[in-house]
Parts: sequence; structure tokens; C-alpha cells
Amino acid sequence: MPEVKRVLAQMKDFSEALISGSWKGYTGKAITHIVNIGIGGSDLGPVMVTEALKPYKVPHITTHFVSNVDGTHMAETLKGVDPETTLFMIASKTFTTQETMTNAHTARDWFLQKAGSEEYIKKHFVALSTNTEAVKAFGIDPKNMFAFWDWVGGRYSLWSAIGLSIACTIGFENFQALLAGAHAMDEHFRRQPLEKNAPVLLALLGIWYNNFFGADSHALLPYDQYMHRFAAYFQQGDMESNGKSVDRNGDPVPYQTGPIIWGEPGTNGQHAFYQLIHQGTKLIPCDFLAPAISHNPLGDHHPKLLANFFAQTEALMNGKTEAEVEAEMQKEGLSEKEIQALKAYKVFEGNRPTNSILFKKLDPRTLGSLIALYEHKIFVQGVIWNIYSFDQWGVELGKQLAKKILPELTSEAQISTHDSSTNGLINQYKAFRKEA
Ligand SMILES: O=P(O)(O)OC[C@H]1O[C@H](O)[C@H](O)[C@@H](O)[C@@H]1O
Repeated sequence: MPEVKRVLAQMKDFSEALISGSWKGYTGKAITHIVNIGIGGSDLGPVMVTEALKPYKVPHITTHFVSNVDGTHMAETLKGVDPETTLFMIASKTFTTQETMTNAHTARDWFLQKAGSEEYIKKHFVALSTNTEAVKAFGIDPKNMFAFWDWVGGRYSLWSAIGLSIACTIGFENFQALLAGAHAMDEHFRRQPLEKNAPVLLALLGIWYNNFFGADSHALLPYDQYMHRFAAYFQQGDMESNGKSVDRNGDPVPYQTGPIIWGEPGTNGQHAFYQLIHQGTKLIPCDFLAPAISHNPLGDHHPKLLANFFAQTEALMNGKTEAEVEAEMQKEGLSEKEIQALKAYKVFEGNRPTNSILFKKLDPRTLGSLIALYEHKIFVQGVIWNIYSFDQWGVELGKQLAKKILPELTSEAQISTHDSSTNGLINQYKAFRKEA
């Protein structure tokens, strides 16, 4: 705990210096842009939270996130920033992740090209990591390193030093309120009896549909535009944690484990994929999330949004019977022939499961509680499925193969070391490149 408090105090001092403008860049100007370079757990949480809490953003600092190793992500971001007023946060638990290190070196080269001297790196680069040696080797002053520890899982790390971009974007007090909201949910999870314990209930409902009704996926549908990255964040949180097929004894599991997590903000989803949720052949349990109070009470937008939120879950639960369909069409004046031709298509079976999570307002504390609610749900499900939720070996194979393939892409030779499909693709790629 003292170490955690030390880093929190360091984050407080740093974010306050940055926001007040007392932290200066190499030409004496205050920082106006942050570029957080990280991927997976070192990106998705801060992206989701800074988007969700945009109303709390400090006006004079803009935060960008670069994650993809595709050079386009970095190139497009650098177009909009000035080295004199930009701070790079290199966010990586291990400080070895290929994508992040590649992006970090590109950012460093770009900065040095403009600034001229390595001396200035300390004013423009900080590291959020567990790996002090690698941070030093990269050239970042250890004073500018914000540490965390092995026991903080990457996809659970937004609460740690990885949250520095959050603290600098919305202010440290708001970051603390986010932590306090999560703490309140931790306490609820710890103390409430199982039948009143929200993460446990959410976990059991998920298991009910996943394991006893064959539901393959679970949709997260926030009726709040600020939460547009919520489902993306929990794709990693849930699928990387519980996408496992070997149990804690090393045996294959003979039952289903983690579901496919997906979703988009309402009402956009309604005009895209809700058809399948209402009338398709697949059972898709959904969580509907909405604030009662909007940050943007424009005209009647929010009542309209919420009318949809209530209507969708009502429709999914109750459906519409054949008799109701017929009565409705008769009322509309359709002929008997038309009614007979159409009625089968207009029936809604209903009985499609949804959870509604209605909260007062999307403020930092509430968001903290919501995130922790889902984190604990994932943990409970992992315990019941008897799998290890805190490893992710499944991401390794592709990484290993990519390492092997990279030198093959730079050589001139035809490649024949893989299966015929992979060889064919690599060789065609090289042929295209030659033509360019
Ligand atoms: O923070 P880093 O060490 O750079 O790791 C970033 C990400 O990389 C890995 O591929 C893991 O699957 C993720 O869980 C992790 O969040």
C-alpha cells in the first residue's frame, strides 16, 4: 500500500503540474497535447474512460491515443501536434510489446528530429511501466517513470499508473472519484450477501444463459454516446480473461466458458443489428446501460433516447403474439389476405433476456463503480468455470509467428517455410511490393 500511495502522489503532482502549465516543454511552453502510446490494457481503459468522461475534460489539454503498429495511427496523430507542446506517455506494463515499442521509437525519432537534443527527452517523455531497466534503456529519466507492479493485470490496470493519461485529461480529483467509485463497488462485492451482490448476480445470469441456454455472445448496449468504447474495453476485459478452454487442473473444460462480448451505443445499434436480437435464431442476452440525467440536455433528445432504452427491453421481454399482430393490422385497415401474408413476419417471440442498468448520471464515481461491477463479474465467472482469468497465453502464438515472419518479409527470397496458404500470401505480398 505505501508504494501504491507513493505512485498516486507522484501522479497527483505530475498531473497538477501539467494542467497548471508549470511543467514546461523544451522551449518553455506549457503542454497542450498528450500522446499516450500503448496497446491492449495499456490503451483501451484510458481511451474508454477519457471518452466516457469527456464532460470533465480540462479545456486546454487534448489527449490522443496511439496503439496500432500500423504507421498510419502514429503518422495521423503526429500531423496534429507540435513537439514543443506535446508530452508522450509510453504506457506498457512490460515495456517490450512490439507495437508500443515501435510507436515509442518513432515518436522519439520524430521528437528528436525537431527538438535536436536528447537532453529535452525528459521534458516530453514519461513511462508508465513495471520495467525500470527497459525504461532507462529507452532514455526516459527514472524520475519520469510511474511504476506499477506485476500483480496489476494489464486489462485491469486503468486504476494504476496506466491511468496517468486519465488524470491529466480530467484532473486528479476526478481520477480519484473514479477510484472511489470502484472502491465502493469493491466493498459492495466484498460485503453483500450473494443474493444482493450485483457482480455475483450479473455473473450468475451470464452463466445461466451461456451454459444452460447456449448463448454464445453477450451484448453491452450503452444508451450514452460518451460510453461508445465501453463494449470495446470489455471485449479485452472479458474475452482475454475468460476465453479459456483448459481448467485450473490443466484439463480441457467440457462446458462453455467466456462469451463473445460486443456492442455499440444505442440507438445506433437499433438501426443495425437489433433485428437479429429481436427475431433471429440466436439468443443474445444484453445489458442495457443508461444515465437518467444527460450531460447535454438538448431539447427532447434525452427523453427520446431513454424512451428507446425502456422500449427495447420491454419489447425483448414481452414480444408480440400472433393475436396482437392480427388485431393491430385489422386496426390499421389491412385486408384479411394481407394479414395472412404478413403476420408470421411480424410476430416477436419475446422472452429475450436483458439486464437494465439505470444510473443517475455518468460522473467519474459512477463510471468507476460500473467498471468495477463488470470486473468482479468476470472474476466470479472465472471462479465458477474453474479457469485462470488472469493469464492470456492465447495471444502468444500469433506474436511468435509474426517475429519469425518479419525477417522473411525483408528478404528477397521466395518463402517456402510455412503451409502453402501462408507461403502464397507472403509471396504475393512481396510480388505486389516489387511492382510498387
Ligand atoms: O502493457 P503491455 O505490457 O505493453 O501489454 C499490452 C497488452 O499486450 C498483450 O498482448 C496482452 O495480451 C494484453 O493483456 C496487454 O494488455
